[in-house]
Amino acid sequence: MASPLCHFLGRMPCAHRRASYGFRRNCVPTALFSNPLSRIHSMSFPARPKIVVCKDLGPAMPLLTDREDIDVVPWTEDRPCDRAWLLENIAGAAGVVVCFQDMVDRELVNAAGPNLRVVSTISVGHEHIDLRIMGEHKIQVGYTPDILTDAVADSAVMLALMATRAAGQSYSFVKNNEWPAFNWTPFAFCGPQLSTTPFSPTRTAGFLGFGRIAHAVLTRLAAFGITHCVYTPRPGAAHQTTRDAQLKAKHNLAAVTPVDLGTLARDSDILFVLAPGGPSTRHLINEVFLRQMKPTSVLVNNGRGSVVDSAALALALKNKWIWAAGLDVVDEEPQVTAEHPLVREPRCVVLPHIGSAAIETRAEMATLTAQNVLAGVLGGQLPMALDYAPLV
Ligand SMILES: O=CC(=O)O
Repeated sequence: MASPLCHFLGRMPCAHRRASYGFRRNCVPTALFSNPLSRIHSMSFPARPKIVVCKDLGPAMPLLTDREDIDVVPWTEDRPCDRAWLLENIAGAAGVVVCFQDMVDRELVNAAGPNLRVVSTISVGHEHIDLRIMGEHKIQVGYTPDILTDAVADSAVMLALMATRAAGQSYSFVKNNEWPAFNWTPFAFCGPQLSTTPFSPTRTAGFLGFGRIAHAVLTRLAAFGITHCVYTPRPGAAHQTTRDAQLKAKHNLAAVTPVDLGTLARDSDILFVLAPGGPSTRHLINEVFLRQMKPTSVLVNNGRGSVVDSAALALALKNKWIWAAGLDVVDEEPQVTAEHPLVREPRCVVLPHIGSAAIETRAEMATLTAQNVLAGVLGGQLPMALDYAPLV
């Protein structure tokens, strides 16, 4: 019987399934090979390049396994790929498919040896890939931005609503059989309203990380009557005055303002953490930051767990420095048990890193991941390559 996923995919129009990359199933377009540099690369390739696949790409897997000109070595168990297995099997590989759970570091690159040409990650985030080592070895990195923007923005708003309106707490209440004895009172399970009201006519959305996903979140928040937007620009980036004026007009906001970290903490009614992670953003949300936030404010993290100091956030929730938190990512993930201090906080909703987990989006991500690794090992141009030069 076809899986529900295949059923969905079968119903997706082909043009949508192929996104804008112009690939047919099992077919890397010849245009990929038309640039002379690609041909030079392909000349030094082993006859049947090996691709190690750490994540089952579901319906996109045949894009790799149906081909006769490559060897595919998949991790087939239903648990994260064993590091020891990966180190052993990557020897001689030309390409590897990873996710954010698989560290791509010097040890892995050394274990692969000189054939490794491409790392294809099924994620937009690349905190798990050491880009300096990629640069040293001229390894291309494929990733999956854009196609997941809407799904992650949807889930950020879902977390904002869950956190503000005590959805985690009240759902646990029902699951624990406590509803029958519930003495309904007007203020039980209340939280701050996300949308503006005549009594509180202004709302400020704050963004730590103001890229594509943040803009998509802002679009959704406009429907809730958000009035102000503050964000921290990338260090050294020029002020985007025109872009900000356009966003202000488009969403009918009173202001879109670049601010420093302290102002972001003080002004945000709801703070979205959408920074990409890595050493430069590690624990930017710490005790100092959290102590400056409003007691009615809510923090949502859909970016990377490493940006938020979990112990400081648990303290902030316990001491009511902030109202609530909605987290799709946690610094300690996946080692987040029921005993984790944040899971134990009643006003903290924690989801297991599922921001992009919409069937259509994940299917497109899997397809693009397969296309990226294929193009990389066959000497073509990656449909979606990370330009990491400015990041290292
Ligand atoms: O976290 C998920 C991603 O980076 O795509």
